[in-house]
Parts: sequence; C-alpha cells; structure tokens
Amino acid sequence: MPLPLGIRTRFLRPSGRLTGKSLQNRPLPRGLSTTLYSTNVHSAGASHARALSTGSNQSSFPGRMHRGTWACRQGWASAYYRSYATDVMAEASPEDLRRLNMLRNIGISAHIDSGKTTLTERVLFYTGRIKEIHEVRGRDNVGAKMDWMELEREKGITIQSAATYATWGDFNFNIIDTPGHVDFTIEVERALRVLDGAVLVLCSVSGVQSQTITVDRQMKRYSVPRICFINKMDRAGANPFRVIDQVRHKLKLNAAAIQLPMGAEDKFEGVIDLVKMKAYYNEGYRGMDLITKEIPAEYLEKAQEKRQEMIATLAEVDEDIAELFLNEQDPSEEQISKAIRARTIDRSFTPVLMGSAIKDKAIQPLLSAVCEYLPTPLEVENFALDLKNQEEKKAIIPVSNLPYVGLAFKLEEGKYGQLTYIRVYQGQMQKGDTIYHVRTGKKVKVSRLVRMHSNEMEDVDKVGAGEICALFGIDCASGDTFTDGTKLSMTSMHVPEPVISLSLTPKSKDTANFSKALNRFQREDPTFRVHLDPESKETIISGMGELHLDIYVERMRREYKVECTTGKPRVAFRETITQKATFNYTHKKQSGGAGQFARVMGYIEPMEAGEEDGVSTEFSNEVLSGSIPTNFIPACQKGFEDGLEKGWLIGHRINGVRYVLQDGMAHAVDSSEMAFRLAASYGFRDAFMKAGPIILEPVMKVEVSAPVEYQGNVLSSINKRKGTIVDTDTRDDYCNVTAMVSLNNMFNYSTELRSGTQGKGEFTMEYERHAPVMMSTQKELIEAYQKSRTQKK
Ligand SMILES: Nc1nc2c(ncn2[C@@H]2O[C@H](COP(=O)(O)OP(=O)(O)OP(=O)(O)O)[C@@H](O)[C@H]2O)c(=O)[nH]1
Repeated sequence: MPLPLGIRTRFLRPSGRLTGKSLQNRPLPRGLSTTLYSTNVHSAGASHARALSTGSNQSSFPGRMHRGTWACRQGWASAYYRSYATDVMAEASPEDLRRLNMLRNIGISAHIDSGKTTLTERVLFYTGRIKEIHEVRGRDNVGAKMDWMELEREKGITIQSAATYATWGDFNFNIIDTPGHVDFTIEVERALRVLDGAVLVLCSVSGVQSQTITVDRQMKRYSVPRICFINKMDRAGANPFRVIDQVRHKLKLNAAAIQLPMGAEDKFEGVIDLVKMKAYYNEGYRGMDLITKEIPAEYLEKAQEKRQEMIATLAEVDEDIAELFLNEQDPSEEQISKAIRARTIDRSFTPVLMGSAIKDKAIQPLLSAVCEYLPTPLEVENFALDLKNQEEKKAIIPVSNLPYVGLAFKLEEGKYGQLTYIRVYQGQMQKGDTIYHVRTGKKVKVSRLVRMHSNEMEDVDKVGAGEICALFGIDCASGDTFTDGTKLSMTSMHVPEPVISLSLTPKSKDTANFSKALNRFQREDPTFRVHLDPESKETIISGMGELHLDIYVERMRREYKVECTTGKPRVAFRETITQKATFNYTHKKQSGGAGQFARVMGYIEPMEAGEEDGVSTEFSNEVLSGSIPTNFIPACQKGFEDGLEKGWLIGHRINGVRYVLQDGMAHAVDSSEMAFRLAASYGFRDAFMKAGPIILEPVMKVEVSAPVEYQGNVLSSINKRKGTIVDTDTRDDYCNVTAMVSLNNMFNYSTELRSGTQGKGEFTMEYERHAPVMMSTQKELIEAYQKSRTQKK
C-alpha cells in the first residue's frame, strides 16, 4: 500500500539556534576525537568533511536537543507527532542524538547509464571503503564494487541495489546505488522507502530522461528530499544550465545551481561553490586531494550572477532569505547554507551540483553537500500502524532508548546465505536479542548482525535507531515488520503490477532446485510472480519486462544449475467490466448423498479507476435480512475472489470490479461454505458476461533517441506499431521521440530500431497504464483463446 499523502512529511530541524560557536565549543563525545582525520590518503576529502562537521557554518547540526526547542513550521504532519517527538528526544542520550545527527541514509538514483555506479565507486574510494577504483565494464575486468553480481558486471548494468556503509569525517552514511533500468523499478521503490534523502544523478548532455521522471515520481511518492548531481561534465555538449532548466520544467522542482562549473567538456577543471564563493580543484592520485582556491578572475562575474540566481530562487521559498533579498541585503554564507538545508528538507528547494565521476572531479563537494543539506533520521517523520488498536497511526522516533521497530526491506541470497536487510526505525538491535516477526507472530533470534558493504560485510554487535543493517538466516518476506513484541506494522511500499509473462519449463525432471529458485526469487522480489496455469499445467512467470524475466531465467541457470525452456513472452492483459449487471444464481445439487444448496443475489459494477489504475476490486456485503447466514459470507467473498483469478474472456485476471451481495437463500441442511463459494463464483460469471466485459492491455511510454537523419524511420516504426506520438524534440543533431505504444506491439522493437538507424538508435520503455484494446484485437484474442481451449480438450 503506498503511503497516504502527507504521512511522511518531514519535520524541520530544531530552532534551538545553536550557533557554530556553540557546536565548536561542545566537547566531542568519547571515541569521536578529531584524530580520526589523520594524514591518510583520503585526508584531503576527510578534512573537507571535518570542516563541515565542526565548521562555523554548521549551526544546522544540533548536538543537544532540549525539550521545546523544536520549531513548528510547515511540514509537520501533526501536533501529536511534534509533542511526542519532543518528549522522546528529551529522554534520549546526547550520544545517541549526536550519532543520529551524523548519520545519512541516502540513495543514488537516475536514468540508466547516468553514471550512478561510477559515482558511487568514487564515493567508496574517497571514504576509504575501497583501495582502488574499478570501472563499470572497465578494461581491468574487475568491474565496479557495487555491481557485484556476475551478470551485472557482464552486462554493465545495475540489477540489484547494493547497500554500503561508509564514513566521511565525522559522518556515517548508508548508501544505496539503485538500478536505472525500468525493469528493476522495485529496487528503487524499496530503497526510497527506507532512505531519508537521495542524490538524483543526471547526465550533462541528455538531461532529464524518461527514467529520471519515474525516479522523481517515486521520490515524490515517499517524500524524499533530494539534491541533483549533473554528471559527465566532461562530455561533448555538456550544458548544466540547460539541464537545470529541464529539472525546473519537466520535474517541476524549484532547483538552482549552487555551483558553477569551471570550463566544460574536455576543458572541465572543477567547480566554484556559490555558497562559500571558493573554487575547488581535484589533484593527486584519482583526484584525492581537493584543493580550495580563490575564484579565478575570469569566472568572478559569472559566479556573482549565478549566486544571485541561487539566492533569488531560495527567496521564493525561504522567509529569512526573502526578507534580506527584498531589503537588497546580501545573505551571509551561514544564512544561505541554513536556508538551503531547511528548504531541501521540506522539499521546496533542490540544490544542484555538478562534476565528472569518470574524471574524478568534484565528487568530494557532493559528499559534503549530502552531509550538509540532506536530513538526519531525526528529521524524517515515520509512522507505524498499531494492529491491536484498529490500525491507529503511531509515531516512530528513531532513538535507541525506545522499543525496537525495524522493517525488512530487502531479501537476498548471497554467497554467505540468506540475508535480510533491515532498517531500524526505532530502538536498537543487538546480537543475541530476540525480535518478534509481526506478520507470523514468531520470535526470531538475532544470531549474526552485519553492516553491508556491497557483497562484503562487517560483523557488528549492535546497531542503533536509524541505521541500516542485515541479518542472517531469517525467514520473512520483504516489507515485513519486526518489533520487540508489539503488534506494529510499518506501512509498506508500492508494488507495481507485472506487465509481461512467459512459460518456464525445466529441461530436466529434477524440479527440486527449480521450485527452490522460484520460491526464493518471489520472496526477494515482489514484482516477480509465479503461477501455475491450471489448463496447460505450465509454470508462468510474470514481471516488469523481458529483461527482468531474462535475468531470473539466467540466474536460475547460473545459481541453481537448472536449464529451462521459455515460451514466447506474453503481455499481462487484464479483464474488466464497463457497466453494472445483476446476478441471481442458485447452486443446487440434491441427487443422492449430502446435498448442496446456495442462492446469491446482487450486482457487480465497475470501480472508479483509483491511484493504482483501477487494479482494485471490492466485495461489499449488503445482506440485511439474514437470508444468507453470516458464517457463509466469507465463503461468498472467496467465490468472488476465485472468479477474479481467471477472467471469462481470455483467462486473464479481472480487475476494477465491485461485487455487491444483497440477498440470497440458504437451506438448513444442504447449505455449506463450498456451496456458497461456488454460487458466488458462478453468479459472478453470469453477471460478468452481461456487464460489457473488455480486455485491457499495458500501454508503455516509449522514448526513442536517434540521430536526426533517422527521424523519419523512427516515426514510421512507431506508426507501424500503432503508437501515439506525444512529443518530439530535436537537440544537438539528435531527435527524441516520446510515444505511447501498447506493449503487445513492442516485441522485437530493438531489432527494428537497430536496423532502421544503423545501430545508432536507443529506446527505453516504461509501463504507463492499462487501457482497453481495440475491438478488433479483442475479437482476435478471444478467438485465439477459445481455439487453444478446444485444442486442449
Ligand atoms: N564521459 C563520462 N562518462 C561517464 C561518467 N560517469 C560514468 N560514465 C560512463 O557512463 C556509462 C554508465 O555508467 P554507470 O556508472 O554504469 O551508470 P549507471 O547509472 O550506474 O548505469 P545503470 O546501473 O545500468 O543504470 C559507463 O560507460 C561509464 O564509464 C562521466 O562523468 N563522464
């Protein structure tokens, strides 16, 4: 279930007005001494971080929090949450609060091939997690650290999101690098569900692309504050300000550059920080040393102009800056950074940074911006549902001295065994603890606790609130909540509907590994579904696209040694109704032995298309007179659900139907649950055929990009596939065509596009919605279905 709007709104940081001075004077807790920043190879970056964590412009990191010091500003979800949080934080230990203030849980997301993995590799290097940088598809054959699956390294794409723990000066990070390909969109959903902030990576040439829009929508769904990073500043045609323009118009974000590039393309030298008005250059091995200099004279004027632009954009959303702006006063560095932080967290402003991951340029300032502007776990509101108390919303505060609440957001079977990733939302978890699995009611012992570093791990004894860790050998599904014993459930994430399916048959007769693999894949990935076709007796797998399913077939072969044959990919059609129809059905069997009797009356009607695109269904019991005894009502509901499984037009799932049971009849002896279940299902079938049934198909948003000379070929290929062109845009000798095309017409498009553009065209597609098929197609599909059924008989 997606989070209802407004639930995960952020609360702003304390208005305790702790000055940079008060922070500096405050003694560091034991174990956090400044000698951490010794002269190791990462010292340049680390000292930059240190300047951040103790520097005078850091009033934004409160070290101590007192009751009543929290500001009441826009973004608070409820007064209740606010007062509760204040109470709780007054009781928390200063060490715990300091730890939380130094913690960032961030995701790195973007359109495919924007350079997320390349960027993350630098982040790991500068934070000292890895000793050497390896490129995605690099010549050294090692592959990037975060793309650890053999398949990922071969294909050069990220399939699973990998979590990594790293430190940057006094700050601790959990970073999740997420896949860009739409087929793995669930990985992005899961990451965003548990992260507090994100870096949205864009390419300096391609700008906002189709998947950038999807990721942005997902970030909005989970109210995740973000900073943008324009990568690939070294590429020919790099233009960060055009990209910012697209971010403002296409993503509707109030974005402004907080940096100015010094040069571009092969002349890209570094960036100017428009807040501090300093120039940064990378020197030394792999750009390890971040050198700060005065702004070169030739960039001074431009830097002033862009700084004013940044201030004007901030003034639109920040009262303090607006006041200074109107009075024509220049805000100080501290005032600007404070406003950027507050407005990034309440999502009214998006700071934009830039650099080149591949050339090791301007990555450290990005890390510093993550610490400086993205929220701590304390600045994010989270709620759980109290299952014992009519699902009442309960505030969850990430301090370690409260009872434990954690969410399993990802399962993975790695080389060390079954791993469960958990975000600790409240309380802490220690090795040896017993935690409670809310869905099953079972108690689970925490025998081994680790922090993940891509596919490697580090054993820890304890993790505090707000942290991300992994447990071994726990039987659960992704989205499950664990607590200390209370029946709480963290609201779970949005799971998109599968759009494509294919039959899968193991070549050998030994099917034990086949079933084991399918079970595991399903538990790991909620968008991967498996069912048995009762007629053909074939195993059908469904997912988000051909690549998604191909990867599982390949993993089955590599990891489980099961070779399979696959059927032709089929589109995940759905069936629905267009009008209301009544039913009045009597199920009667009284020929010898125990009889069966049940009668149901009522109607079915189309549901209004909701947020989930009409996939919802509803059973409503309006039987007043007791004509159907209440103990048979659940059986009627089951009968309706049985009917939904397989539609009567082409055997696909039925969606968007409300079933209203109004009346009926029971027999004192012959009525049973089974009789009512059958009656309800047959009644549904009768009404369905009278209710104007139609077939829906997945419509995809297709984005094609190719050199302009092939525009004609691209357009005609879309027209041939009965697509609707919604946008065409020509830029730098490239044309970009956006179209809506039914998935059924998209098979083998890559081959056609390749030959029509001499291999220079590329396309991405993404599920948009389910829409009715054309009447002629509906007729063909029904005929083919009927024919296949008669052949099987
Ligand atoms: N010119 C240039 N190329 C880059 C830069 N960063 C990454 N690349 C290249 O862009 C390609 C994609 O990089 P990845 O890091 O795999 O991108 P990704 O976003 O992680 O890709 P997916 O995980 O498949 O979505 C690789 O060939 C990189 O070498 C950069 O700053 N400049």
